[in-house]
Amino acid sequence: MVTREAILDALRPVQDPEVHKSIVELGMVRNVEITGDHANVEVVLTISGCPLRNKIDSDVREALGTVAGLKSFDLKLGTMTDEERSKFRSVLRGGVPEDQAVTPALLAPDTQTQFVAVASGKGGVGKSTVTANLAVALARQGYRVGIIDADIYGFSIPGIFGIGDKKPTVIDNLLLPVVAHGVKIISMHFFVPDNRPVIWRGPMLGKMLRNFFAEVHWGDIDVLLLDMPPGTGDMALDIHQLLPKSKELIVTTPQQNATEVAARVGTMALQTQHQILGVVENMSFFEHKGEKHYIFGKGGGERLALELKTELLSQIPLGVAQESGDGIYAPETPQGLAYAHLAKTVGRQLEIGATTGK
Ligand SMILES: Nc1ncnc2c1ncn2[C@@H]1O[C@H](COP(=O)(O)OP(=O)(O)OP(=O)(O)O)[C@@H](O)[C@H]1O
Repeated sequence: MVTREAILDALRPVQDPEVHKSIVELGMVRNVEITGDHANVEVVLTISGCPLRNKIDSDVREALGTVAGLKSFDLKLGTMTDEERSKFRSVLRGGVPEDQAVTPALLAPDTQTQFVAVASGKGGVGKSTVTANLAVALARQGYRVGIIDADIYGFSIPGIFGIGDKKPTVIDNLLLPVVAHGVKIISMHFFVPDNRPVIWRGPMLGKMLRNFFAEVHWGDIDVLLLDMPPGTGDMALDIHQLLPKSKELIVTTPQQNATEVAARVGTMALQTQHQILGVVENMSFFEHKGEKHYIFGKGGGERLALELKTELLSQIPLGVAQESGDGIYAPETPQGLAYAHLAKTVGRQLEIGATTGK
């Protein structure tokens, strides 16, 4: 005899494709009615016109097809009521009711997530490019990775990932990060219409940053990289305060003017007791026919590492990114290989295990 339990058991492995949790656990299976060997099943989606409707529909049908003894079924897809949506959000928040002001899970003292702020002294040295490519390299190695594009005035992460006009899905007040190249991304870009300049200062920045933790469903992630604005401004202070355990990666080019200002950023990290993971020297050389040309000079990254009593972790060669026309280097390019090596080193330093064991 077909039972309601058997049907729910079959549906349990079906996940909401966006939040990657069981539709049963999320309360999306509203109704199961069994008459003999026939069942009427009703599944509800968070919003009407859900773009993933077809995927959920086919996954549910496939799962129902596996229930022993079930000869036929009718599947109805509906839309959640406010109450159902509230339950859905509470499951995402780990069972915490919405009206309780809580520390977002990522900011809790026992958080399993490691934070790495990627900083530079001045703009244009490739800090965002390094953040994006390091994140992708970590994801390729099996880590669960997120990026907060905290470079509030010059947000360039979405462009580097080539995510165009894609915006996060919003389930009432909860945002789902946009996923690209296996990395979860939240950027100020998503909230600013028509590329208008951001004119917030001080307290507003801190508030926005907190919202990126409180109102975003990150799920379980191993590493969250923060693409910082260049220099030692308000945002750097906010991050240091909000994420006392965050570590820092300093990006520079080999030129002296870049390393000098980067040294100030590094000194600020040290003064606020933030561990520096190391220095990444970007645009280090141009390789042609096996010969390295040091277009921007030589030794800047090494000097900076010495000054900050840390290590030079990587020297990324000059080269145009090619993967799908965006700013992500394909794994087999010299830059892709350099990022893979950097990701291994960073993973080791953070003492995190790759989730998929790749
Ligand atoms: N290794 C590299 N080889 C060639 N071009 C690079 C390299 N790294 C970065 N670039 C290019 O340099 C430019 C600046 O890079 P990016 O935006 O990452 O810098 P940034 O330091 O984050 O600057 P800002 O803070 O102003 O956004 C981009 O056009 C990027 O494609």
